[in-house]
Amino acid sequence: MTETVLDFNHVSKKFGRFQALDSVSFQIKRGDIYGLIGENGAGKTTIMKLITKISPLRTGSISLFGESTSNYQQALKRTGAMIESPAAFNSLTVIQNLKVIAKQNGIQSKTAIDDTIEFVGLSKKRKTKAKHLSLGQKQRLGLAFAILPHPDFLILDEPINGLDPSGIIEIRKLLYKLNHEQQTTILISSHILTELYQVSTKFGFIHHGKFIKEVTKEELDKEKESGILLDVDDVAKASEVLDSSNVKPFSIQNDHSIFVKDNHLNTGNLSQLLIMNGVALNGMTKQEGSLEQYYTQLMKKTDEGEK
Ligand SMILES: Nc1ncnc2c1ncn2[C@@H]1O[C@H](COP(=O)(O)OP(=O)(O)OP(=O)(O)O)[C@@H](O)[C@H]1O
Repeated sequence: MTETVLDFNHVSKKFGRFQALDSVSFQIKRGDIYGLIGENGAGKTTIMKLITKISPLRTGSISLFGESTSNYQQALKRTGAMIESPAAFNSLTVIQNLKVIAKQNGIQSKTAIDDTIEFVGLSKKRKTKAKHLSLGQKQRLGLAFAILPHPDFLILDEPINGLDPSGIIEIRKLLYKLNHEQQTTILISSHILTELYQVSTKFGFIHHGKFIKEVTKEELDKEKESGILLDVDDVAKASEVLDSSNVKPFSIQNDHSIFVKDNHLNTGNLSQLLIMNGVALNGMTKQEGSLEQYYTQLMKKTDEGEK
C-alpha cells in the first residue's frame, strides 16, 4: 500500500471568531503532486502553516510521515516549505543566504549549495544580494531554501507567483524532476490553474474554509466538460429555446452566458437556432474542458447547494 505522507484529519481553525477552516480532512500519498485550489482567503495558506507548525493546531489532528503533530520533529526535517513570500536575508547574497540555510540544516557539502543554485536557475545571481533580486528571482531563491535539504515532502504556496512564462516552465520541469527523480511528494497551491493542471496528479478543492472535493487527474479528465459558451442578451429566453429544441444538457453560468455541453449541434447550427428564435447572440466560444472550467462549475454548484 502507498505510504500516507500527510493525514489532515477534521482540522478546524479560528482566528478570533472567524472560522478559517471548518473540519477539513484530506490525505496525501507518497509520490502525489497535490494541487490545492481555492479562491483568495479559502484557507490554503492556513492549511500549509498548520502542517509546518507555523500556526498552532487546536482542533483536529495532523500526522506527517506517520508522526502526529505533538511529536513531529523528524517528520518536519523531511519537509521543505515555501509559504507566502520567501524570507531571505536581504543584505546577504544568494550564496550566503543558502549557506545560512545549509548550516541550519546541518548540510556540509558545498556542492549541495551549488547544485541547488543551478537547479533553480540562479547561477548568474549567486553573488547578488537578495534585496537586488527581481520578484521571480526571489521566488526561485525561496524554492532553493525549500529544496536544499532534499526534502521528501515539499510544500509550495504560490511558487510561480511573479515568474515570467519561461520561469513558469522551468519551475514545472523542476517539480517534475524532483517528483520523478527524487520521489518528492509535493503539496502546491496556485491560482494559475492551467499550470497547476499540468503539474498535479491530484486536486483538492477548498471553498470558504471547507474541503469540497478531491479528484485525481484521471477522474478530472473524464469529468471536465467540453462544449460551447454562449454570450446572450436574454438568458431566460435562450434557455427556453434550448430546452424546447432539446439541446441538452446546458447550464446557466451568469446573467449573460450559458454553457452548452458537447452534443450533435455545431456552432453554426446553434447560432442559427438561437437567432431564428429571436435570441440576440453576442458571441460564442468553443471550450475544451479545463481545470478552470471544472473549478468554476464546482464552485457554482457548491454555492447553489449552500443557499
Ligand atoms: N493570522 C490571521 N489572523 C486573522 N485572520 C487570518 C489570519 N491568517 C489568515 N486569516 C484569514 O483566514 C482566511 C484564510 O486565509 P488563507 O491565507 O489561508 O487563504 P488562502 O486560501 O491562502 O488565500 P490566498 O489565495 O489569497 O493566498 C482569510 O480570510 C484570512 O484573512
